This record gives sequence, C-alpha cells and structure tokens, in this order.
Amino acid sequence: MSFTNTIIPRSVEWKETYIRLLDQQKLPAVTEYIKLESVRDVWEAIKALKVRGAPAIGITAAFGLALAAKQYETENLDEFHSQLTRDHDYLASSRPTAVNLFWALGRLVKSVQGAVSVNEAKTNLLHEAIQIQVEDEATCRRIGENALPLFKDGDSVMTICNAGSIATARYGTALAPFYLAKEKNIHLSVYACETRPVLQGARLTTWELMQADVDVTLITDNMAAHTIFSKGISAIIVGADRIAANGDTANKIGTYNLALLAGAFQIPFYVAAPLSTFDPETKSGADIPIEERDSKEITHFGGQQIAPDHVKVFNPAFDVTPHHLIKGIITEKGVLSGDYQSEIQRVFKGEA
Ligand SMILES: CSC[C@H]1O[C@H](OP(=O)(O)O)[C@H](O)[C@@H]1O
Repeated sequence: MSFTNTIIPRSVEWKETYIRLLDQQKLPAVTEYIKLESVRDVWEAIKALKVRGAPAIGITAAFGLALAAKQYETENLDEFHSQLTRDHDYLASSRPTAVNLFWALGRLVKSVQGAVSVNEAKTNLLHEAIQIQVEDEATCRRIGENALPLFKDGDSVMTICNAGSIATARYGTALAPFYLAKEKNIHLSVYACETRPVLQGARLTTWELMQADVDVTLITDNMAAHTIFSKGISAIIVGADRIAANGDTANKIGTYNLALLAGAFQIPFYVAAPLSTFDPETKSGADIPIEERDSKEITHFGGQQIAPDHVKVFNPAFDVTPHHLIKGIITEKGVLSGDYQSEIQRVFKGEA
C-alpha cells in the first residue's frame, strides 16, 4: 500500500478565505475539520494544540499570517508592514519552543521585503506559505528515505509523541521511515509511548500508523524500560521541536528519559528532523525556552479530576536531550553524527 495514496488526511489546507484544519485534539474518536478565519483563530488553534508538531505549527502560522494580510484594507505599504509586524509578533507568541514557528514567520516577513505594492506583498506572503508546505512534504519524504537504512526487516522500534504526517505537511519525521518501509514491504514494528499528559502517542501516532497498516503497539510511558528489555527494541526514533547549534535537542517531555534508557540498553537513539527545526542561533539546550502548560493537563484526565484541589504541578511540555546521547540526527540532507557542532555548521554552509 503506497502512503502516497493519501491514506492520512492533510492537517492543514489553504482555502483562499480560510484555513481548513484537522482538529488534532478531537482525534482519534472524531475526525473533524475546523475553519480558521482570522489570525486569532490561528493563534488559538496553535495554543490549544488543535494543530501541533513543529513543521505543522510553522505551516499553519505561515498561512495564518498570509490570511491576516489578505484581510488588511490599507493600500499604504508602511501601514501594511506595521500591521504585518503586529500579527507576526502575535502569532509568534502562541508557543515558545518549536523553532519552526519563528522560522516560517520569518520567511514570510522576508518575502515582502522589496514589494512595491500591498497587492504584491499579499501575493508574496501566500506564495511563500504554500512553498513552505510543499517543501516540507518533500523534506519529510527524504528524511524517511535517509532513516530507513538504519533499520532492518523485523526490527522493533520505539517512539514517543507524534512526529507523524499530521505533525508535518505529510509523512512526518520520526514516523516517515515506517511509511516508506510499508511501501517497500519491509516489516517494522513500532512501539508508541502514550505520551502523557496530552497523549499524542496514544491518540495520534497509533491512529496514523493503523490507518497505514503499520504494525504498532501502544504502551504507557512508564513501560518503556520493561518493553525495551522484554520486546528486544532495537532502536528509538523521535522528532524534534528545536535543535541547538551543538545538537542538544528539545522534544516532547519524556524524550530525555528514552535517550537515557537507550544508553543503558546500548541501543541507538535517533532524532529525525528537517533543517527548519535546527536553530543555529541557540547555542545549546540550556538556551531553548521550554513551554510550561496548564496544570489541568495533569490534574485532569478525560475531564475527570485525578489529583487534589490546589496540588502543586510542574508541567513542562518538552525536555532537552543532550547531544552526546544522540546516535544520529536524521535530516533531509543525510544523517548527522559525531561532532554535531561542526556537522551542523557544515550543513548550514550548504556543504552537504
Ligand atoms: C514533527 S515535530 C513533532 C514534535 O512536536 C511535538 O510536540 P507538540 O505535540 O507539543 O507540538 C513533539 O515534541 C513531537 O516530537
């Protein structure tokens, strides 16, 4: 079965007067699409994780800024740029960790530099947003192609959160090799950590992989060590939200745990990410802002209170895996390994 049969729906689509969004908070029970008709709708959708995943956040924010600009009434270019800056900054405030958000918004702002009319600027913004989505789909497929040789037929591989098709334009990053393996009749078994508290693994990764008829088993996060031991997990592959200049990687909370377990069990720990998730301006993991989310994500489960009133809560949405725990960072340009600082510099100089 070819994944290109569009088995998995697109999470984000431009529809001229609105953005059509797959509401990822409703999955897997309900497949519902919502209309984002304003920059506020887009901000709220990103904040509430109705769309999530670094590349998908960047794509949605890009279409959000293009949609906002399309609604400006001014024909004055200075006023246009002033309103664009306001909405750029507003969208950039939706979530702090995934660098794709800022990277995509920055590409759009750059696309209007030199525009001689408001109309030309509006056209450039939309073309750039479309280009970001088109590029990301091709990038993710290449990540899958570069990742697949790292596994062999019959391997069992663990992952966390959802770095799948709906977290990107298509294919995903960490999940991309599983879709390509399916196309090539290579059998890989995936063990998906449920990923408390928002359950992207239980709700989204299993949902995606089952639709593509990829072998997937759901485990709770605290089962990871026993599963690696008892099921002979051969490798771990995860996505990323921001990769610092030295290779330190921010990803969903619980990723660091898996990296430590990979070291203890002496199995490879891979990060799969596009170059758009690298942030050479961030020197190390210590400099990556870690989003902290509402305590209700932890004190409530399925709408039921599961912890006492007024309990203290710490709810970081991400953690940082130090680069020395990462066997390889799989990108569209190939697999980076060893001295990540110089590898990343080499790739960003276009030497790859
Ligand atoms: C392909 S990037 C996916 C990345 O984003 C997720 O975070 P969130 O669901 O909060 O947006 C998680 O860190 C995934 O690895």
